[in-house]
Amino acid sequence: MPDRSILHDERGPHEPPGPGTPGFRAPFPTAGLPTVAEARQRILAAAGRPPLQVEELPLAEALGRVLAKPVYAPEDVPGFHRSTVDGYAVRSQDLRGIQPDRPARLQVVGRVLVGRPADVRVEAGQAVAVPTGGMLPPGADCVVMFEHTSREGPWLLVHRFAGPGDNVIARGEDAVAGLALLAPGRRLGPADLGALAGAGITRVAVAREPRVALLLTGDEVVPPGRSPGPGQIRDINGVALAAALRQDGARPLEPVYVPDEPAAFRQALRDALAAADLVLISGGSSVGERDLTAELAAELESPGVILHGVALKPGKPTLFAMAGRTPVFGLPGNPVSALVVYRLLVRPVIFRWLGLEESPGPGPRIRARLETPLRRPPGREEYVPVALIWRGGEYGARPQPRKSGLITALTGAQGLVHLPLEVEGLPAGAEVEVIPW
Ligand SMILES: Nc1nc2c(c(=O)[nH]1)N[C@H]1C(S)=C(S)[C@@H](COP(=O)(O)OP(=O)(O)OC[C@H]3O[C@@H](n4cnc5c(N)ncnc54)[C@H](O)[C@@H]3O)O[C@H]1N2
Ligand code: MOO
Repeated sequence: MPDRSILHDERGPHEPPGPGTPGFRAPFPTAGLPTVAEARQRILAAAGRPPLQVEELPLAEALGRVLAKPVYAPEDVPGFHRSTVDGYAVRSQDLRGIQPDRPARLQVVGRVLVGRPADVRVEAGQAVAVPTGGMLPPGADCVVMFEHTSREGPWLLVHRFAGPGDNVIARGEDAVAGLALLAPGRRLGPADLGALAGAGITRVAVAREPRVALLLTGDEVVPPGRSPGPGQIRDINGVALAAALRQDGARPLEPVYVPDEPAAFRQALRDALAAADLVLISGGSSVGERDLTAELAAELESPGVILHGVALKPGKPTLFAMAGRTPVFGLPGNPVSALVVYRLLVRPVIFRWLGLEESPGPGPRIRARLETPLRRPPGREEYVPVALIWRGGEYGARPQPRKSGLITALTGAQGLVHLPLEVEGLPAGAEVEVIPW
């Protein structure tokens, strides 16, 4: 068991030196920091909505991309009335009055082959055999399933009524020529791509992916493939943030490792601003002596730093600046903080830029019952990673370790429980809404 006396999160029993004493650095204040909602509003207002740049892609490359323009169907889909069952195409008025003991009696006058035109007409009292997907022959207005028919000598007996349109997909039922098939602002999923293909559309206009530079700061951080020396750690954030960006439709650039040295940091930042639409800096945003992010952000082109600090756990030392028109985020180095802040504050910018239409409401939530009590830290709202455990009828939400340096707090979590400022804590057994992670 580790000695917990040294593990205090907030100011613990060992008080730091006070103002005026050597080595004093102003502590990071909690009072007066914006809430997450305020921070998001300020960030979105500053980042704006750049003119949407569009590129055209073949369908095979468009999965997950955001549709930039409305798509109109160039033709009716399907282009003809099709049967949805194996059976007989008939005229529904011929089936009127069917009783269990009084089937309709029809004459079979031909058959339709799938993939071929229907070259036989259905007249009153007639039926034409038709396969699933086959063209509805002219004159027929519905199809009866084989299972609801029998043969009696030359006659086809139909035992169950079918009304007009039954067992048929009408011409243009999936898409009507000239009408909208898909609206812009949606991420293209498998069904969307299928619908486009079905309408004969093979290329599609999508929003260009925002290019995002990743600067990993900290003398202690080495690329994951390198062996860390004493006191060093392997980079987690470069890989995790790049994956989050890709998942959200942005394009991460090759991560750049930046030493805690102003000249190198300045140069890396300059290069990142030249190459990217948005810059993410991991680490160095707090008040440590080697935390250079704020110092260098202060040198950025106007309007510069928009906010430094959010009343949030994890993620208090978050920084946001605009270098001209390029947003720059200083994300806390702790991996859980970096990913939670990415989710709460960076993702909205990416989505806004991509032109993704936000669905109204808070988004999907999972109802669960808290397994252990939670207390919110003073002055900050908190997002607590929780594992969801199915308890037959409801989920239990089990809080994960609240140490933002432990990435496994998130690998073990399926969602986050939000403790807003209005809530001091929640007892065990409280019903909570879990934000899926
Ligand atoms: N005196 C104070 N100290 C700290 C405060 C505070 O308010 N006053 N806040 C703490 C909180 S909360 C956080 S979060 C961190 C944020 O610090 P920085 O953003 O300056 O980040 P670093 O100090 O560079 O790193 C923090 C932590 O994360 C590790 N790290 C950094 N980069 C990576 C990476 N790419 N992959 C994995 N882990 C990384 C780093 O080694 C540190 O352990 O500040 C607290 N301190
Ligand atoms: O704010 Mo820190 O991000 O709690 O770990």
